[in-house]
Amino acid sequence: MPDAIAVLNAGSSSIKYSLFLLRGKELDLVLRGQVEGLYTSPRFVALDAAGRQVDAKSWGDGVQLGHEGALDHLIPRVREHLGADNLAAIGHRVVHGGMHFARPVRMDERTLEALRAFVPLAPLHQPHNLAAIELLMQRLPAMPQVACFDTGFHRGNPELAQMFALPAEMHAQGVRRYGFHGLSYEYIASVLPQVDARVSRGRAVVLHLGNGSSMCAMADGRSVASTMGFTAVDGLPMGTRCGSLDPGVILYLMDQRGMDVRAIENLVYKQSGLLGVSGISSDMRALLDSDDVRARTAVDLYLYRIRRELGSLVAALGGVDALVFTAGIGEHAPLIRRRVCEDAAWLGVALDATANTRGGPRISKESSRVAAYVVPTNEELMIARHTRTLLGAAGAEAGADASRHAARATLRDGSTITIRAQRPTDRQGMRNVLVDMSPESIRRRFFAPRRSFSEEEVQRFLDIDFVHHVALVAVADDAIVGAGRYIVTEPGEAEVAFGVSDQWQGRGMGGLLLQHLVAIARQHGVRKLVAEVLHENVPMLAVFRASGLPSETRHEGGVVHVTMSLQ
Ligand SMILES: Nc1ncnc2c1ncn2[C@@H]1O[C@H](COP(=O)(O)OP(=O)(O)O)[C@@H](O)[C@H]1O
Ligand SMILES: CC(=O)OP(=O)(O)O
Ligand SMILES: [Mg+2]
Repeated sequence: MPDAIAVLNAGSSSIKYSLFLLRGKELDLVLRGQVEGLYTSPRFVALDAAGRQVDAKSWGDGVQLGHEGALDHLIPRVREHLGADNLAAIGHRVVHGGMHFARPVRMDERTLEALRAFVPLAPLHQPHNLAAIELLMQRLPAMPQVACFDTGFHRGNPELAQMFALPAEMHAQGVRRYGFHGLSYEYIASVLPQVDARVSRGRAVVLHLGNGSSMCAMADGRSVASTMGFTAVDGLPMGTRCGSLDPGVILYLMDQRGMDVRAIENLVYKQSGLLGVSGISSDMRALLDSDDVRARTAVDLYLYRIRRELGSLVAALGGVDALVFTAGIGEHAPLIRRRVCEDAAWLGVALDATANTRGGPRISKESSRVAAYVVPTNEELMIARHTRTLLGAAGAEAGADASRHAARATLRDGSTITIRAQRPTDRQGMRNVLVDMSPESIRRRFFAPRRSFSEEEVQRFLDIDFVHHVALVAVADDAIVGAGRYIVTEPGEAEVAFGVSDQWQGRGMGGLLLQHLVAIARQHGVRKLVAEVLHENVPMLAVFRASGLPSETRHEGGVVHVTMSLQ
């Protein structure tokens, strides 16, 4: 009777869903499907893990099934499919998390209210994402629901990449570049080590080309810049969205054409992009099949904008090792991939035409200086992983006693670790971590080159009362591979520090340890976490930024003092 996790991705005109069974360390997809055309011609289809159709229904043209009707159709079918298995949680894609929701969160009324503030920032997505959550809160009040954010993966972007050149207070208030499709990029980052280990540690531009399209510059598996901004209307032209636009155009339309906010919203979100330019369709398939010159112009503009944005993202990375294509168009339109790669010949991309027609995974020649790949995305699996991790952490928190904290967690590359309270018997394991750390990692952790640690120093790491000194370890294959701790320095304030074995760095372990420490710290009334980090320790600083906690930084000598608020 395994536990199951259902995943919902509620869009403007469709609800996609997946059902996963938790089998040991694995999340097995057992069912997926969608109800599309919710307000035009609703159609339901369900597929099994092998992609075979197992259920279908059409309501007919003109039927307004709506989101509520679709969920009422889905819930009993999911229950029926589950049989004796227990539905443990529902994970959701929520497009906008703003400044403070970087990590997945367990949903409650208050969080729902807070997320409503972002409806105007993602009018095509957010209202539908939240409507599904709200409806399920009413239908299944005891069911844990977890929201996973499209913005989350980009929250660790360098500060400059997040800034508009607007007055500084606006940035502080959250008027900044967020970036979207983060669950898709996070999934790609998690599988890239298997696709090309060198590229996964290097620099890649990932092209998520679907009905919504964006591109992300990734270094060492982390996002450093992307084409979307404050909202998902920025960047590339899309099915019906215009992408980057001179703000002067909007002023002109308001001032000289008398258009109001709703009319402009409708224009830039629903009437522009491929549909607006072609006047024919928002669907790339229809445009590629058409002989109409307007269809050709729309496709040409789409490609021209990709070419320009690619140059910009490569500049942000200071070079590039690979392009990765994903999402509806990226995965299924060889012609678009061919033209993007031809446009990128100046960067050193040499396309393998046969491999491209076949669909990859590698579509560049062996001799190509910059590699190119097709990697199918899987936002739903990413959501299921996050949901499982969060439930694990919540289960551990319920124990209240931090010395009994233990939870399973999934790293960015999909591998599973255990995060648990450090035990007195961990002396040797802790010593092994120190031995495993390179001189550079030791210097970053202890601010000085060290060869050895005395028994007293090791003992200090082990003197933990789980009130004033809380320490967690990350365990993989029975070995301690990372550790994080906080020590209370004055009432309500504690200092945090982390150490991760070299071969486990760059997979998100620091972020997970922090997430668990924050949960414990909050329960113990800690309101402020302080960290001192060497200026050049960019990955550690990125972990703090990506935590989504409101933070302040102060630079002193070569050290950055980071203060994070837990209130
Ligand atoms: N074989 C194909 N050739 C060209 N474009 C395709 C093909 N299959 C799907 N697409 C495009 O992919 C888009 C959908 O991509 P998808 O990533 O599923 O979008 P979203 O999740 O944003 O709705 C469609 O609008 C269509 O234009
Ligand atoms: C954020 C976004 O544009 O999502 P989608 O591609 O699913 O429309
Ligand atoms: Mg999508």
